[in-house]
Order: sequence, then structure tokens, then C-alpha cells
Amino acid sequence: MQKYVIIVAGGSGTRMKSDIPKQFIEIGGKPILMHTIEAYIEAFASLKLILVLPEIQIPFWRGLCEKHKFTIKHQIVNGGNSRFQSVKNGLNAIHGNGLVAIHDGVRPFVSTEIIKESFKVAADKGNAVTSVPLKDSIRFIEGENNKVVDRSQFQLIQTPQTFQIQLIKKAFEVKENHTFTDDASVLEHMGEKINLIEGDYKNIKITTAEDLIMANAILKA
Ligand SMILES: Nc1ccn([C@@H]2O[C@H](COP(=O)(O)OP(=O)(O)OP(=O)(O)O)[C@@H](O)[C@H]2O)c(=O)n1
Ligand SMILES: C[C@](O)(CO)[C@H](O)COP(=O)(O)O
Repeated sequence: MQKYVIIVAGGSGTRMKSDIPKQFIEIGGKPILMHTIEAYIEAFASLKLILVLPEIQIPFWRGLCEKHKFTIKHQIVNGGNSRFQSVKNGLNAIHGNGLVAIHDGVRPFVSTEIIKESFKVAADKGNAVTSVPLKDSIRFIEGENNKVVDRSQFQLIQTPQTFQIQLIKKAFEVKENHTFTDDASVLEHMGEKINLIEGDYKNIKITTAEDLIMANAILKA
């Protein structure tokens, strides 16, 4: 079965407050996004890779590829105004059947094992969504009040989120709404059961400046 990955890097990284979009910040001598792409090609060399970028950043990315002699083949697609729109643009670039992993460009430490398991479970069950248990206590906030909740009933959701292509394309035909914070939420809206697979605490989403400290530490570990 043909395997695709859509790597979404169409955001502007406002919470990082950096001069360049965070996906282009260098860790270990190369842009975060190159680490992410390499992780997928290490898992499956024959993977078809679709990279979603803000249109205005495409020349900058091409310049980075030249500078770093980055030759992994990928198709570039324009980003949208939200993650949902960026994923949708990526899905529109796929014309065949098979499986597609959707992955945040700013999660560079995804392991080969997770990528492989994600495709395996999606092939069997239609979808596979990576997650980890919570390590902190959590509280439910209600107006002025708050109360403890049972954290064993919650999971933190990561990417990859991998799907049978026809299923996820159909799910994305819906009108976007604010509950669509990831791709699983879009599929669930269509009535599908979500299958969780085990993630990894190292599979961080680089979002704020502290995450860069963590990223450099993970690289050195
Ligand atoms: N319009 C958008 C918004 C987000 N993303 C991607 O979705 C992933 C997760 O989003 P997030 O970490 O929130 O990235 P940003 O939107 O760039 O960050 P911020 O919310 O701080 O602006 C990132 O790889 C980001 O590039 C995207 O492809 N298109
Ligand atoms: C898809 C995701 O990484 C799963 O945790 C997350 O929902 C992306 O959220 P953001 O609001 O785009 O940071």
C-alpha cells in the first residue's frame, strides 16, 4: 500500500517569538524541519512526502535546502490560515489510495518505531493516533472554581496521526470549527472511533522558547 506523509509547517510560530518561523530554526546544525523529514525517510525510504509551507516562505526554504545540501525529494504545497486548512491543502495534493501520516513539522524527535506502528495500526483499523499519559495533576476550571479530575482518564495527543486516505479526505470535507485542534478531532466528528497508539515523551512539539532548550538537550542525550 502506498504510504504518504503530510508534514505541516505552514504556521508562523507566534508563541516562539523568533525572527524566523520556528520550523526553520536550527538545532544540531540544521533546521528543525529537516530533522522531521529525515525521521520519516529513515522509517520508510519509499514514502511520498508532502511539505506544507506558508507560500511566502517557500523561497526561503529552497535557499535552506541549497545551503544544507538537503536532497530528500518532497512536494511543496501552500499553507492555509489554520492548521486545518494546511492539512486540507496537503490532502488535496494526494490523488491515489493508501495511507497518510499527518505530522507537525515542529515535532522532529518522532521515532522510527512510532512511525512504523502508526502505519501498521492505520492499515488494520483505519486510523492511528499517537498519545502519552499525563505526568502532572490536572484541574477542571469552572468560572471562579476549580476541582481535581482523574488524570488516568486523559491522554496528551501527539503526531503522527495516520489514516486511510479516503477516510480522512472525506472527514476534511466538513466546515472547519474551533474543536478541530488536530486531525483525529476531524475524523471523530464524522463518527469514527479513534485508535490510540503509544507515543513518546521525547516527541515534543517545539512551541515556545523553553522547548528549544529541551530540543537541544534531547539531541545531545
Ligand atoms: N496555518 C497553519 C498553522 C499551523 N501549522 C502547523 O501545525 C503545526 C502545529 O502548530 P503550532 O505549533 O501551533 O504552530 P504555529 O501555528 O506555527 O505556532 P503558533 O500557534 O505559536 O503561532 C506546526 O508544525 C505548524 O507549522 C500549519 O501548517 N498551518
Ligand atoms: C496536532 C497537535 O500537535 C496534537 O497535539 C496539536 O493539537 C497542535 O496544536 P496547535 O494549537 O497547532 O499547537
